Amino acid sequence: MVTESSLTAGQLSAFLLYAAYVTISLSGLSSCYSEMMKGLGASTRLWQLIDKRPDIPISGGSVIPAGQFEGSIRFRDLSFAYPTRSDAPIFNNLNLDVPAGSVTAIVGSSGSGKSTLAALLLRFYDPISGQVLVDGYPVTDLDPQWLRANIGTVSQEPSLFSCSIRENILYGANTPDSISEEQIIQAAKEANAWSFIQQCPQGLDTIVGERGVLLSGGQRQRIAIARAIVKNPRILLLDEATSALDSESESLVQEALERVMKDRTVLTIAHRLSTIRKASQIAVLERGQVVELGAYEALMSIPNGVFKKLVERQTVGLLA
Ligand SMILES: Nc1ncnc2c1ncn2[C@@H]1O[C@H](COP(=O)(O)OP(=O)(O)OP(=O)(O)O)[C@@H](O)[C@H]1O
Repeated sequence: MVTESSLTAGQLSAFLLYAAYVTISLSGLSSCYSEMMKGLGASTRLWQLIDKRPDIPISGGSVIPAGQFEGSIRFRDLSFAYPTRSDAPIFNNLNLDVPAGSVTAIVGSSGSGKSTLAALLLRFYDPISGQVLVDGYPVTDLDPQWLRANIGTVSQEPSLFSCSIRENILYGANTPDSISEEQIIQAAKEANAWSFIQQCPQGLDTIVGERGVLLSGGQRQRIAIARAIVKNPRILLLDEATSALDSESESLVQEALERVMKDRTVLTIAHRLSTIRKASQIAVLERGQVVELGAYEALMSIPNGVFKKLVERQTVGLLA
């Protein structure tokens, strides 16, 4: 067309230039379309996630009025299997009464379901059948937020956060703003933590490091006990760690634990003979049921008893 003079060289170059522009723009449009489709897919999944309702509500339900709350616990005909392992039942018609104000130690070999019992009390899972009752109220009727606010947990491998000792003690308190400096100090004293806190460079404002790495194991446990004292729960769940502390630290922790256990309903996942000996009752878990229940001496007097065998097997003091 250029040779026939129906198209000038300028028009040809302009055409080629514009054709290149159009091609580039069209290819940009197609990648834009594919990005848009990817975004649409991702946002659909996001909405599905946002719309998902948890099986166990986060809040809502009844609460036991403060003056009437005694803190008795009852596991009635409890059957349970984890949703991911429905073929492996953990409890099979388990029954256990924990009177208000008593100390009940849960013992059993590893995997017998001690921690699972605590998880059901905190309503992290619902049983397949049977009930968990607090003061006679099924936990399924109670507000999960209220329930968890009234059950203190002292795990001896506690979760500390990378903030100050003060914030770690106040963590979990129902009304942290209403807790005075004096109350925090009093809780730290009762938890046998005050003397080491005073020696820390910034006292209560000392940062404990990621997961409390700047503190020793025994110090972390005593911070957790101070946390429970500040929270002042009616029911206390004690999950003892198997890890050994040196004897001085151990006795400080034990002494503080005895203070925090006073006048509360205590359910302890027990490994230490010291707590088991003093418990009002010991519940021995085996094959998904409580197979023995009673005080230390009574269980030790059962010939060939499960508890007796557990103690004999682990005479060093660790029961599971
Ligand atoms: N989230 C979970 N999903 C599926 N199975 C679980 C889950 N948690 C625990 N289990 C299983 O349930 C059984 C009971 O576990 P649990 O932790 O209650 O036992 P335990 O008596 O506390 O054990 P240990 O003394 O070793 O701490 C074990 O077989 C365990 O593998």
